[in-house]
Amino acid sequence: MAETTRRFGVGYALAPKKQQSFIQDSLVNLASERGIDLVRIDADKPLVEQGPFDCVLHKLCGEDWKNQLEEYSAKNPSTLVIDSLEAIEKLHNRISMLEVVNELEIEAETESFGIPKQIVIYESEKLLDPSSWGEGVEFPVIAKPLVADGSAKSHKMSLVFNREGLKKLKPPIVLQEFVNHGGVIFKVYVVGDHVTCVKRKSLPDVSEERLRSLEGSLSFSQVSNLSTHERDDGKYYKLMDLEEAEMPPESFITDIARGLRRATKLHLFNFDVIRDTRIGNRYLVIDINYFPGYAKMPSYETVLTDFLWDVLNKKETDCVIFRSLVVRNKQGS
Ligand SMILES: O=P(O)(O)O[C@@H]1[C@@H](OP(=O)(O)O)[C@H](OP(=O)(O)O)[C@H](O)[C@H](OP(=O)(O)O)[C@H]1OP(=O)(O)O
Ligand SMILES: Nc1ncnc2c1ncn2[C@@H]1O[C@H](COP(=O)(O)OP(=O)(O)O)[C@@H](O)[C@H]1O
Ligand SMILES: [Mg+2]
Ligand SMILES: [Mg+2]
Repeated sequence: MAETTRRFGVGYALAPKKQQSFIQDSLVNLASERGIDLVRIDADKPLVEQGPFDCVLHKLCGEDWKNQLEEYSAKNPSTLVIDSLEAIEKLHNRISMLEVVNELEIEAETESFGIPKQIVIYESEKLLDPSSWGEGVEFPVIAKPLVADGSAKSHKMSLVFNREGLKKLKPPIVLQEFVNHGGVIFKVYVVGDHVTCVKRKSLPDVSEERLRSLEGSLSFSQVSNLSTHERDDGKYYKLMDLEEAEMPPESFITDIARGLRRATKLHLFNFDVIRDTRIGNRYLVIDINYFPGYAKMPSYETVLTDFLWDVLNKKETDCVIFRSLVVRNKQGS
């Protein structure tokens, strides 16, 4: 009789744009060859009526999805949910998102890391009165919406040069010190224990002259995702050549990634890092994103398939050990 190998079902619940970029034939086929079937979850139908799934991957917003997932987990406690709603929610607020960075303890010989100085402002009066902000946050600042829920609105930012630029902002808003970083940002993709760091173009440095200019602020959205044409239209000036930018030390970045993975309890995320040009070997984490655009990561199909294979087979082994312990206990009693 032919031996049947165990196949695993992984349900995915993703917004249409995300589904299009992430669920490519190359990923589906590779996963299938390794015994993993990727199955679309229909968010318009009750989740409990779909599956059963060994694992659920998800990036959807809203109370309805949250309730559906909680109900499904209660009825199917052995299904792995990647990742937990509670852990993801911490990333939906730009203050709680970066709090974990300050909790990390990493030993490095010459490098250091942290986050830029930042405050959250809820009232317009406070916003327009920089003397009430307390110590530390000085112009130029980046004004970021407090909520980071993936909506277009949550990515709309302003680089604010002076008081004049504050007038256009609407609280609740996070004012984060803009740190000159040579126009290059490092994006660190994490998939379980796998870490990949790539460089992308960022906002150019701000000169003293620019700070004194009459223009109060500059609005932008998702700079590192802009096309070359959009970046070169004069608005973002001439940007530096990415090729020349030196990468941060790999082991240092991997340590931060592993630390963040443990502290956030997340398996699938990326974070943006800049190198402070004033100090040189100081790195600042400015953003953490849940389930980012993995299709842009080199060999994403292999990395994701290996990850799923590992978590599913670990789950299977844990179940076998658990079942044999139950049998042994019953025999013993
Ligand atoms: O769409 P992509 O591939 O550009 O991915 C976006 C990410 O780009 P990145 O992988 O960092 O270059 C993007 O990261 P950045 O904003 O560029 O730091 C976000 O993760 C975005 O998700 P959300 O809108 O914050 O929920 C991600 O958008 P979704 O695909 O989740 O809508
Ligand atoms: N503190 C900062 N100093 C310098 N540049 C920054 C800072 N914060 C953000 N940026 C620039 O703005 C971009 C968008 O900010 P980010 O916090 O990553 O928002 P998003 O969630 O929309 O990606 C970054 O990719 C980077 O180019
Ligand atoms: Mg970002
Ligand atoms: Mg982000």
